[in-house]
Amino acid sequence: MKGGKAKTVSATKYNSKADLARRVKSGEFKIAVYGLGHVGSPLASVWLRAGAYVIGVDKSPRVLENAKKGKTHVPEPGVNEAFSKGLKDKRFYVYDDPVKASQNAHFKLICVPVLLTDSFSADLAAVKQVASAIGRGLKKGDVVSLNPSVPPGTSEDVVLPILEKESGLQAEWDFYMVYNPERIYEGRAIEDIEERYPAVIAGAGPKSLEIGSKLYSLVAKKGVIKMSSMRTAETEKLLEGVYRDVNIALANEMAKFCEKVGVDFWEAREAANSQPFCHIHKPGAGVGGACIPVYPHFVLHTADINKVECNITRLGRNVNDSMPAYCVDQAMKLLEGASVSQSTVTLLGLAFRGSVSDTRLSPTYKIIEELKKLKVKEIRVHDPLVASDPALPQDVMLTSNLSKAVQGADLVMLVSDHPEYRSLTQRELGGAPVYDGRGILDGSRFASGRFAAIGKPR
Ligand SMILES: NC(=O)c1ccc[n+]([C@@H]2O[C@H](COP(=O)([O-])OP(=O)(O)OC[C@H]3O[C@@H](n4cnc5c(N)ncnc54)[C@H](O)[C@@H]3O)[C@@H](O)[C@H]2O)c1
Ligand SMILES: CC(=O)N[C@@H]1[C@@H](OP(=O)(O)OP(=O)(O)OC[C@H]2O[C@@H](n3ccc(=O)[nH]c3=O)[C@H](O)[C@@H]2O)O[C@H](CO)[C@@H](O)[C@@H]1O
Repeated sequence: MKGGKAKTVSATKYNSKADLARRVKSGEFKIAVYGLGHVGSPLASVWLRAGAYVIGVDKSPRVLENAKKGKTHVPEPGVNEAFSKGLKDKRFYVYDDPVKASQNAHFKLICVPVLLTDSFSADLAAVKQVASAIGRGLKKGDVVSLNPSVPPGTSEDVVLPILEKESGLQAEWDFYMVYNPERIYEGRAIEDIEERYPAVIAGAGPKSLEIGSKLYSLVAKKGVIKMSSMRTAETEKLLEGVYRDVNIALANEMAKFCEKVGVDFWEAREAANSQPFCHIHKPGAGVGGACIPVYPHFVLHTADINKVECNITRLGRNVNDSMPAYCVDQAMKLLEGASVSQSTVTLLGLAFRGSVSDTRLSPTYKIIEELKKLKVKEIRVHDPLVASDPALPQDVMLTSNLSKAVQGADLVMLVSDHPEYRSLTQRELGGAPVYDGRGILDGSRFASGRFAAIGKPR
């Protein structure tokens, strides 16, 4: 018997999925979600929609205040409704005390962010803090789930030891731990969890895997993919992210190649992708968001420690990181000798991609930095979904009013692929020359010599 401890709780205590579902719906098996952000809010909602009793925990007073009113700052369809119904049914509680939440809940989901430190390693501070609080409130029979994308080994080598140390309990014998990488696409998160993807689950051991799989299969209609180890499940998610980053880098490289050899990349791409094994991604003014620019660094950092070369991953990151500067360079050519220091440049889009209001690691910030290096006179940013942003330099105007944004501008650069930008014409953009950094505008609507787009020959 591991550690000489008696086996006190069996995962098979919850004999069947039906028994577990009954306990979840009766409130006997409460769920605590730590971090009510882009991942935690939809996850809490999914459990509320399944009839569960849910405790939402966050460190931000604003997030907690909103949640108590049945609201979220995350514009995700269905979340406000799920929170409001949960409050009305007295099945949704909001806590600022993470230890108390752990004491009162049986299934705890860690949904706090894991971003990068200044040295490009994973910043696990929030995960460690939450794991420690959960450990202090952990009881026999509880289940803990880690959900953010993390470097391989984080669950086993970082989170599990904290839980065991703080609780004095032992995984697999006293409590259970699973890793479940969240795979949602912002804007359709609830649908992704409930309908679209199977949940990927790994356990600290077979009992954890068994109870974790039963739990997640209560909300994921596509069922679960059981993995042999938490390390493999952690790596699975990084593969998804690295695949996307490297493929975007390939698209960026080929777009630049096409521009130089006088070929329309977009036309070539469409034909190439009619071959079922070819999935050329889209080139663009940069790769942003809390996921795709971050996960390759988890791989690269771990690769460095283990002395493995991951050249393609590194190169892909570098190519994508160079795109904001490349696009500024291309856009500047449209000024045709006009004084850069006398020019006003309007950027369309602050969100890291179209249809979202999330600005984390948005390429727009890097474009602003490049324009500032060139000492342009004025920078304006338009976004239909982002109303304010304290991270923008004070002298950069942000507006959701397009005419105000483009009035008197000397150059317009489209950075985010918001759908409302697609049909814009030169007149609606104030007559200024336009650089399309996402290749979504119809070039035939613009005067020749006053329009350029990524992947289009000049
Ligand atoms: N955003 C996505 O689309 C997405 C998709 C899949 C996976 N992920 C993964 O999920 C992780 C979480 O991302 P997110 O987008 O939900 O982040 P987020 O910033 O939207 O939300 C995180 C929440 O956690 C809270 N928080 C931070 N530290 C805390 C602490 N110590 N205690 C309690 N609450 C704390 C914050 O106040 C915030 O409300 C990411 O790092 C990523 O690995 C994100
Ligand atoms: C494989 C995949 O779909 N993963 C998703 C991804 O979601 P996301 O919300 O980060 O969005 P993406 O679409 O990946 O965009 C990221 C950046 O790349 C730019 N881009 C994109 C495609 C392209 O062809 N050319 C580009 O230049 C785009 O403008 C933006 O800046 O990560 C989530 C967290 O892990 C996942 O859960 C989610 O499944």
